[in-house]
Amino acid sequence: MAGGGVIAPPPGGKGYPGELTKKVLVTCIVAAMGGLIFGYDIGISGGVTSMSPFLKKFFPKVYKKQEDVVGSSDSYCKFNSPILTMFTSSLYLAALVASFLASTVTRKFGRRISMLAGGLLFCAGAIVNASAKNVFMLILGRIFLGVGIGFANQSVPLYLSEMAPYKYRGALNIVFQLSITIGILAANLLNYFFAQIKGGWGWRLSLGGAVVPALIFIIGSLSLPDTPNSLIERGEREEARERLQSIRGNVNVDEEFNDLVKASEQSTAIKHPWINLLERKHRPQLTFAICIPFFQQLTGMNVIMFYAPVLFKTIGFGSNASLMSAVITGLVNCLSTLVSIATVDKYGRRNLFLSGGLQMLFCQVVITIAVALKFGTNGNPGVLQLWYAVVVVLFICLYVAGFAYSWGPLGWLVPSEIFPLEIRSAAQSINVSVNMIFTFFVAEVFLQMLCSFKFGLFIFFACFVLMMTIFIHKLLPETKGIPIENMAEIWSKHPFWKRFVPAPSEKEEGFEMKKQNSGRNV
Ligand SMILES: OC[C@H]1O[C@](O)(CO)[C@@H](O)[C@@H]1O
Repeated sequence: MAGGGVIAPPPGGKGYPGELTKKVLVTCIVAAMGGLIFGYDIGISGGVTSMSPFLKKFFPKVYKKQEDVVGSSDSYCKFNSPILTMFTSSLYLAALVASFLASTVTRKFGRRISMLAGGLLFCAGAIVNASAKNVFMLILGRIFLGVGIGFANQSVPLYLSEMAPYKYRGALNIVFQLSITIGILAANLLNYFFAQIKGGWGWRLSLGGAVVPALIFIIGSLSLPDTPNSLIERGEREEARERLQSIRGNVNVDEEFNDLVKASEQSTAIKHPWINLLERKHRPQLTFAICIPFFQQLTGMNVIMFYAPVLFKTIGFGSNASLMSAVITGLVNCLSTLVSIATVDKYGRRNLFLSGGLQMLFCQVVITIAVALKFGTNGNPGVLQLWYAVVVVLFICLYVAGFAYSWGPLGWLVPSEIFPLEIRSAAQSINVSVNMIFTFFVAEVFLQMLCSFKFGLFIFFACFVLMMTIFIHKLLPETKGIPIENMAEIWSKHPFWKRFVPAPSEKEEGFEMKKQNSGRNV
């Protein structure tokens, strides 16, 4: 088998206690609430920018332009407004910059402080936005929200992967993506109700509602302990040992603790993690820190998340029906993330990536054909039959499900578990910022692309889905069941990456593990 299939994780790993204690479960669920703020914003911004009172107040020209094109018969080119997309996506630029700052805070002061900062900044943004009197306040609010998201997305996935016992790392980390999807769904539902409030101020509730997930996250972060890895990294060894014993529910944590100390010693020797990240031996990690978020966004998933109401309107649903369809995709997104939680530590990351990729590819091809047959190139569908609309929604849901059990959650899980401690925080910032750049890109160019590519838009994303599936098949080793501080060895055993990463010498402790596992390779 090509690529990553050659690596088998060490069943049982080292002698680490790997049980799921109540303490670790609660801690991880609380920390994962950080995803709510990101999800809430994703879900709320598209809805708010289609509320007429909001547009009339802040973007009157856009409002007028939209009114003018309502009668147009070209469905592909209806809703194009660069200023409005700029407003939505400005947040992603702020998050991108903030994730670099967060890298230093997370490394020097701990994961928890970054999480708390994320919650506070997001809360400030929500208050500024809800009370906005002019466009300046709106943009300022979005910058605060973005910085908050940058901090949260940089620190929460690392926190989860470090806290979790290695056997359950996948499932616990994915609770972060689950809360992103819950945030999206809640925001979609709230938008629906707030849009109907008389007097046209419902948008203030939608934007101000972001305070709720922010407070949940702030209170959560205040009550959480920091990870043993981070405590050791900051010289608090005794506290780290006690913390490890407490979260593992076992006093016998020596082996895991010693590995953490070893990783920390290597880490403190590194004064410039950014330069270190560029070293040849970190080529695999750097590749995945860039390619995984890039591909995650180039699946085209956010076209559905940001523009579901527009998209469903385009293919012939009425305004209310299109909002309901958006709620349906939101539900599918949530439920399918649960599938990922249940299976990721059993079937592994590669299997989920590959099957999710193939499922999305198939659906994109079907959707392209369906839209092409009905809309052709002039975007005028004539009369749409119910069965046609149902088939399209069904395949969009299947596509969302494919994303939600694969690239959605694994886009956070895999990067957070493959970086060695010395570059973990820096590399995670790369992961977040690439994710933000391409979320921004998709948000910015989608409406233009729909107008010029027409039904070919789905094929554009399908080409990337094909590429990313081959990429994973060839290059990603399986990381399931491998303790996080022992991850280094997967690269030196991989047929492609071994040319960059030398095998650990026989003198090193890691050799012990390598010997135990030889012969178990698939
Ligand atoms: O659930 C869908 C959401 O998940 C993300 O990919 C983050 O992991 C977002 O960019 C997207 O809106």
